Amino acid sequence: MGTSTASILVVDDEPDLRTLYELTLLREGYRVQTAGSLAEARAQLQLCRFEVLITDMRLPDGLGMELLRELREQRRKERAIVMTAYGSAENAVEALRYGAFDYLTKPVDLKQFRTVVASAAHGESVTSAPGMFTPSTTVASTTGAILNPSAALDRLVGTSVAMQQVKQRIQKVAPSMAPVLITGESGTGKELVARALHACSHRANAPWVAVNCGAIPEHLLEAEFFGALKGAFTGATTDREGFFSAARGGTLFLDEIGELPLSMQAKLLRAIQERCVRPLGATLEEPVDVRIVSATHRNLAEDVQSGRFRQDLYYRLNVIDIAIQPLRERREDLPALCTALLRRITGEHIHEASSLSASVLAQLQHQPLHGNVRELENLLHRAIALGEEANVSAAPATNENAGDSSSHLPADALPDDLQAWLDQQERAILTRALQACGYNRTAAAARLGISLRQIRYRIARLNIPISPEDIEPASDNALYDVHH
Ligand SMILES: Nc1ncnc2c1ncn2[C@@H]1O[C@H](COP(=O)(O)OP(=O)(O)OP(=O)(O)O)[C@@H](O)[C@H]1O
Repeated sequence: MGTSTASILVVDDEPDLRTLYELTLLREGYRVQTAGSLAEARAQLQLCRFEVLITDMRLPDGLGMELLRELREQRRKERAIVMTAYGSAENAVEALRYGAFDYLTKPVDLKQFRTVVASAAHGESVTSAPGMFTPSTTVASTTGAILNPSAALDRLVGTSVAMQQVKQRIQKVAPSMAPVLITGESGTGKELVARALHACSHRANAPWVAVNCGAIPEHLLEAEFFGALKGAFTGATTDREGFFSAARGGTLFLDEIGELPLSMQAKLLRAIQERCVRPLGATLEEPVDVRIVSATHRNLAEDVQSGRFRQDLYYRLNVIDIAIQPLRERREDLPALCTALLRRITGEHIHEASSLSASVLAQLQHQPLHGNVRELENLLHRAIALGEEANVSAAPATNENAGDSSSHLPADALPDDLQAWLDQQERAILTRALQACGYNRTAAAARLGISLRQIRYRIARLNIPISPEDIEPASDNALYDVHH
């Protein structure tokens, strides 16, 4: 940061420490002013604007937190870094809740000090425009998608009060370094929220690294998180960069955090507290500047009670929580979600517009939708696939019983849609055969006297669930009425 001209106010009542911080910052090229009490700090803040405020927690005339509150009330843009006594995690958490950009524990490690200040000062320069967004800011995520802040928020479809609150919270907490824990049932959009947090933060141009904690074998966790030098363990044939290093300057998204084993929880806690990691096989620790966003569908507070999750880590990760309601509790979002998802599925350029009939929407309103938006997305996917292939808007069955009522036509009756009726028959037979053969497609094909290729084709065409878990409740029938 040698060329930085950000201006910084340092508030500490110990003259020696004040001088130490001042010299360190001047050497980094910042402009620095100091104050020894709340009153002095207030006077300075009245006179000038700063990019960063660094304050001790305990001052002779009150708590540093009061300055934070005043900055917030006055809607000032200074990013605050609070210095708290070692071991007082409560203070750090409290400071972050009060809107501090970050915190440092005393005795302050100067290397860490420089990293944290650089991050705060840099953030200010990226989002120097009034408000927290620079619409031109883009982020290259690990999947290569380019998102700007408003696009990232727009991807979260829904106008329910609950969804609006989530979006407001994202905008409010995005600029801080404070860890965020996103909770919600599977498929409610936790990853979308995490991405929006990143896109709305000053880290948007830095890496976004998303990790599914439940998908990594336990014995590889440490190397994956912290990296490993060549030869650190059998199979480590090259240096391997860990998630923390890969996310340097950006956001590390820890999905399914509740799945981390206890031993790894301890190591993660240490990395978060110390802000440095030591790759396997390395002797030196590396400082890391990473914002941690985690997500879980589990009730972590309960896991803490039962001893499955460390309380201290929970405390660190859950400084700010964003809870996403299940879709069934915000059904007013359904119409907009259906429209947006249909558009996403069909691609706006392929079809003019896709919409659902009122009757299908009404049916959706009564679905349990335990799989939330992901389930809705799957339902619509199938509807589109069937609509395009068979050019029908009739409902295919989704489980073994489905379609049975219409398949029992009186002998002299005629179906009013032959193709749909035949599909239902075929579907019911295939489902029965699959069930009878334990969902082994080869066996089911042999039983029905057709080839594996043929059964595969038919399963795909009729969109038949091929494992027991895929089967949805009978009430899901008749949802496939999509109009192109
Ligand atoms: N509000 C929303 N607007 C538009 N799409 C959404 C919304 N919520 C979720 N989705 C979509 O639903 C799917 C599931 O979302 P996502 O993966 O973010 O859920 P999740 O809560 O992280 O799920 P899991 O816990 O299973 O990992 C994605 O395709 C996502 O784009």
